[in-house]
Amino acid sequence: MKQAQTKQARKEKLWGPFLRLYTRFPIPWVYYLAAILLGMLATELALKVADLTIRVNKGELYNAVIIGYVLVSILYALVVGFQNVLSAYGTQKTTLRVRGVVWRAILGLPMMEVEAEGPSNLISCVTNDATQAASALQMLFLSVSSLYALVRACMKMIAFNGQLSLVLVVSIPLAALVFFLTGRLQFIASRRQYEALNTMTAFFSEHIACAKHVKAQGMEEREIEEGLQAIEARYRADLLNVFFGMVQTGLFSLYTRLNTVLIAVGGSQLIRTGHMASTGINDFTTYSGKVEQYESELLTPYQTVKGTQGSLRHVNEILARPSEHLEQGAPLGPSGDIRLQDVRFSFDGEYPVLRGVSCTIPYGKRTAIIGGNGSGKSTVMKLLQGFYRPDSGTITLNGQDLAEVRLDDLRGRFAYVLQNTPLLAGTIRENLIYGARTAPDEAAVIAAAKAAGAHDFIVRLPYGYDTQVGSAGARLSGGQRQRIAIARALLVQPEYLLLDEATASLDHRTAGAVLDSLLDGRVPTVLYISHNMEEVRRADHVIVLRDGQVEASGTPDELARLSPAYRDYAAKQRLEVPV
Ligand SMILES: Nc1ncnc2c1ncn2[C@@H]1O[C@H](COP(=O)(O)OP(=O)(O)OP(=O)(O)O)[C@@H](O)[C@H]1O
Repeated sequence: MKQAQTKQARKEKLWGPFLRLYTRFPIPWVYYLAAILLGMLATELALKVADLTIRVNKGELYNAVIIGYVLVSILYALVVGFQNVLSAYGTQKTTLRVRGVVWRAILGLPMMEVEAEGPSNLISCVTNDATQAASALQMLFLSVSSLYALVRACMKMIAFNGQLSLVLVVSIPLAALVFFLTGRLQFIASRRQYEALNTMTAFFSEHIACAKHVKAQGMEEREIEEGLQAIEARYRADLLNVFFGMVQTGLFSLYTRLNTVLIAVGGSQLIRTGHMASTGINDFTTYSGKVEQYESELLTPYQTVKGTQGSLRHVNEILARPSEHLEQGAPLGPSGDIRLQDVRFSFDGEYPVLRGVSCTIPYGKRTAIIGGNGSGKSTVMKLLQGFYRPDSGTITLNGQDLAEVRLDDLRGRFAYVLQNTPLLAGTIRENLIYGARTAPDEAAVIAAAKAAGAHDFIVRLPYGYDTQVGSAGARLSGGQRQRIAIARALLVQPEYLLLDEATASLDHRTAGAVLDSLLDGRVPTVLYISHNMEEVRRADHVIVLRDGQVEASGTPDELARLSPAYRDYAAKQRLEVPV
């Protein structure tokens, strides 16, 4: 009983989400329905050709028969060609729409899910898996015309000779076995192929991106070895697919051979007893051949659909996950102090990263967060923007609980610059205005670039602000990319600017100047993480984190007097602090 329920649940898990995928976007019915109708017309024409072939074989070489044969054959070719065009067009439209659905779902995933999945898995959902969904749909529609064709061919065959058709009933169990077995095998093979492709894509995207480090560490040999293992895993999965393909071809060939034998044995008996003309076997085979052809056409969609279920499992899982609701919740009121009250948080539900953090980030002030590596500084910044939710405790902005406010309102108040903020392929100008709520004018763009120390190097480039930055900004130096990222954050005109070691990759001479210009009141509130105590001393308020807890907080002068941890950081950088 329990086993049957599990089986039922497994089936629901495969078919339920698989079919639900097709309810998430408008299916281009017109193309598919037209393709089905043309498929039916093609069947009628093919059967007409079969009739005419039998008449020609009988020696009825009249003009009407020959001309009819030629005309129907040409018409058949045209109809099939047009049917293929329509169904291919429908498939392309479906791919376009599925990709859109998957891309939206990926961008809607909470940050935690995006990090858990990893980029390459998600990339392959949009690039590969969406195509599979479209081809499965095409096959489902085509199977309607294949089924029609099979029924019509069976009718013709039975009408031609019912007794001999009855003989073929014996081979039906074998046909059912071929259908069932090849579907199962295809499902297994496709899932293996999909998993191996994902492993291979993940490996190469990560390691090619790190090629510099691989070379610098002299790890080429080991990486080649591991890459070859990933390639071999895919090779084995492909081989399995080929093997299963051969099993399928073998079984189908066995089935058709069995039919031939049955027709020969049954047919010769009928001829001997005078129930069929001597050319009967040949003529009957014209129709039974059609039946086999349509059976095989019906088998292909079944296999494709089963195979697609294997590779679409991941897409379905992604689509089934709850997405972030940017517009749900209360509108965020005026900006004000941000307060964290006994905030606890862990990424994996086990290891606590924040262990009861309580502190205030005063509005209109400059707050620095300091602490050792892994003490939870960046995690605090991510929690403020609603990338993750605290496991317990509250974060309020001007008294409003962040858990209850609209995410897009909340994120609209912040600009966030990381130590190495990635740029997007495009021009410098496009990168600068990326995310700005209202299109900034040229003067604002230049002012932000100047504040970030970027203007001087930009105007020295041959195309100035219209220079292409390359993929992920690869044509610029790390420091140049970072200055553009800082200018971009300013152009968002945030209420709160979050700088996660944002000036760490700038040269010493300009880092101080850039930070000064960011702290000069351009943005009402600045929260910055820094390991440089010179920079920390410019803050109005400092929070010292240690092992996910607030060790001390206050003005730099207060901390210099009261916090041994703060004095220790300063002493390690040989910085004199007032006592
Ligand atoms: N996406 C993540 N998934 C799982 N654990 C994470 C993730 N991001 C951070 N952590 C863990 O959370 C802890 C705090 O990380 P966090 O980045 O907040 O530290 P930090 O104080 O900013 O450190 P650093 O000064 O090195 O940048 C670390 O132990 C880290 O391993």
